[in-house]
Amino acid sequence: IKPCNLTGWWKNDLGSKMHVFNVDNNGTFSGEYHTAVSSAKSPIQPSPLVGSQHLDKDEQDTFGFTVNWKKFSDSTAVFVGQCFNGADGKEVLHTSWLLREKVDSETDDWKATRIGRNTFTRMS
Ligand SMILES: O=C(CCCC[C@@H]1SC[C@@H]2NC(=O)N[C@@H]21)Nc1ccc([N+](=O)[O-])cc1
Repeated sequence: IKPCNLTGWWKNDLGSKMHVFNVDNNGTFSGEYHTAVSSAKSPIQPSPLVGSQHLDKDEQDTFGFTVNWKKFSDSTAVFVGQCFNGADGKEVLHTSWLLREKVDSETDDWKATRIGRNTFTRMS
């Protein structure tokens, strides 16, 4: 199966863009996340991401990464997913995410985590 390397630029169904810098030989990577959407008041600056992907036998690997949102929006998102070689030969990342926003009191903890899914394709 064609290996599926995460390095490069990706765009998801929300229009957010992700730039993955090089993946080292432990599968560790870092990068930057440019979200197209936010429920924070002001637009969010590109924020750092760190993650790791499996490198077994150069297969369609699973991965995970964490985004720490900078400025104004004290929150953290974690993504988990898998890279597939789509039928059209293009790579696609199917992910699920949890977004944890900071809440001011413990009594609000119940409403602090959102869940969702995103699909990413490589930006040509
Ligand atoms: O909005 C944010 C941070 C940006 C989250 C973007 C999410 S991550 C999962 C999904 N996939 C994407 O590509 N983009 C979305 N933080 C935030 C928002 C509101 C408040 N608030 O207090 O209202 C606090 C933090």
